[in-house]
Amino acid sequence: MSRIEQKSGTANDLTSGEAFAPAERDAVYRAIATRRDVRGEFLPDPLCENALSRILAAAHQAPSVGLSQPWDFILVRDRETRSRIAEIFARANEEAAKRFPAQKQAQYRTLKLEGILSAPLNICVTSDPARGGPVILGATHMADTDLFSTVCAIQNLWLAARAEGIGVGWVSILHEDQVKSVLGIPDRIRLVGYLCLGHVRGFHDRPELEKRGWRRRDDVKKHVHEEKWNVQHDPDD
Ligand SMILES: Cc1cc2c(cc1C)N(C[C@H](O)[C@H](O)[C@H](O)COP(=O)(O)O)c1[nH]c(=O)[nH]c(=O)c1N2
Repeated sequence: MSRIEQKSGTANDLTSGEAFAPAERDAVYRAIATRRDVRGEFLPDPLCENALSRILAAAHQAPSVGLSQPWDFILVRDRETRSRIAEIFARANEEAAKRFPAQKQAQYRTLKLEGILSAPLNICVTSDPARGGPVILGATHMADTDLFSTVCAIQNLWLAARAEGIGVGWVSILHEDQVKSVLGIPDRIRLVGYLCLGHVRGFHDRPELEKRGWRRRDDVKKHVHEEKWNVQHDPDD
C-alpha cells in the first residue's frame, strides 16, 4: 500500500454512502422525535440485560474528542444507594425551588423532576478529562470537549433506549460533590449525567414541561440563522 493510500484509505475500506432505505430512515427520526425525558411513568420491572448491553454499546459508539472515550457508566441498582442519591436530590430541589420568583416557585413545586427510586436502574455517567493522555487531539483549544463527548454518549444511550421501549430521565438537580462521594468517584472526574432507566407506562407525546405549561418548544426556524448570529430573544422568555 502506498503512503497516500495508508493516509486516506482505499475505496473498498468504505461502507455505502447511500441514504438509509425510507423505513430505516423513518425509524431513526421516530426514535429522535418520540424520545422523552421520563420522570413519573417508570414501571418497577427489571430491564432485560441484553437490551441494556445494546444501549450501553450504542452509548460507547458516540463520537469523542481525539477518540478519547472519556465516559464511564456506573450502574446503580442498589436501593439503599439510590435512596442516598434521592436525598441529595430532595435537598438540591428545595434550594432550586427557592431560586424562582414566587409564582413560578409554586408551579415548580408541582413538577416531578426525577425517577431515582421508581426506576429500577440509575446510571451515573462520568467524564475523565485526562482519558486521552496529557495532550488530546481536538481538545488543545477547547477545554470542555471531554464533556461534549460524554453528552454525545448520553444522547446515543437515550435514543437507543427509546428504540428498546425503555425510558430515560436525566437528573441534574444534584450536588456533584455529594453524588461523587456516595459513588466513590475521584475529584478529578466530572459527573455529567445522572440517569434513571426503566420500562414505562407510556411516553408523553411532547415534552412534559410543555404539557405542564412551564415552557414551550420553539419552532426550529427560530434557531437557524444564515451566515451570522441573528438571535431575536424575548428578554421575558
Ligand atoms: C443536561 C440536561 C439536564 C436535565 C434535563 C435534560 C438535559 C439535557 N432534563 C430533561 C429536560 O427537562 C427535557 O429534556 C426537556 O424538558 C425536553 O423534554 P423531552 O426530553 O423532549 O421529553 C431534566 N429533567 C428533569 O425532570 N430533571 C432534571 O434535573 C433534568 N435535567
